[in-house]
Amino acid sequence: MSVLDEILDGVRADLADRQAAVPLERLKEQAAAVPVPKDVVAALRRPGVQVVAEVKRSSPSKGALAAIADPSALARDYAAGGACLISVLTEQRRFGGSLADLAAVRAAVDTPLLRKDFVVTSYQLWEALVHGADAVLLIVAALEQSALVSLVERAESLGLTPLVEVHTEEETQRAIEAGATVIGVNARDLKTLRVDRDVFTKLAPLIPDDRIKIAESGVRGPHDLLAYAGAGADAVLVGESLVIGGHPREAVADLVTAGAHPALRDRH
Ligand SMILES: O=C(O)c1ccccc1NCC(=O)[C@H](O)[C@H](O)COP(=O)(O)O
Repeated sequence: MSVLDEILDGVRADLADRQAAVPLERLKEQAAAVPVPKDVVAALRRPGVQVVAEVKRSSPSKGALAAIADPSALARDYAAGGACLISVLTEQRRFGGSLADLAAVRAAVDTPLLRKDFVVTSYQLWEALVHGADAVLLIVAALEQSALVSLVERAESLGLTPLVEVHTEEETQRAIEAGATVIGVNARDLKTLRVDRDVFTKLAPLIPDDRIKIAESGVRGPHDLLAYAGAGADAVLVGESLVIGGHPREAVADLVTAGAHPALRDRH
């Protein structure tokens, strides 16, 4: 069984527990009281290469990365450093995240938030909304095309911005056909878990210029942001190097400064 399939099995089991505890109708009632999600597309379209900073405790590839006792404190650092979007992993078994993390970060910062999880059903979109997300990750490899299309449409109808993640040419085509405005190319192979930054270089030219291109994974510092920028990235999504480095605000600020170089600000 692939790593992705293993993760999805756990996600479905945990989802069944939450659905039993909180019926969809109850979530919908709660959603009526939350503010309209923020405009993530506008945040990502600011001049220069934008930084999406991730709250990431552990991962299948590396195991434990950082304890992150207070995700809101980390998120405040990310916001102070200039992140345009904060990604909060909510998958529990392999990434050590939770919806409580998402809600805590929502209460701490005004920066738009991405719920980073393995979404397989619209119930998780309602959860994202209720816990303060403005965007949701949809992984093409985890979804049949009809489910992808329907989740993109449902997310948008709720005001959530779908970030549609791809790893291959075929998945890129599927994301485009599903109508995704924001497409993330993840350099981490979901079978081997190895990071190959050239995957972005290969797939970015296939994505039309009216879509936002996010380079995900493997950013160790400004030099990697600049390399992804050279290959056409509008934004980079960074987790590990921010949580293990010990200075998240400064690390984000260094990336933001690199992404704001005049040559990058004026390129569109
Ligand atoms: O990080 C993993 O090991 C992983 C394994 C399987 C599926 C997804 C995985 N990561 C999710 C991500 O997309 C990354 O957390 C994100 O792109 C940040 O990457 P990095 O900066 O390399 O931590």
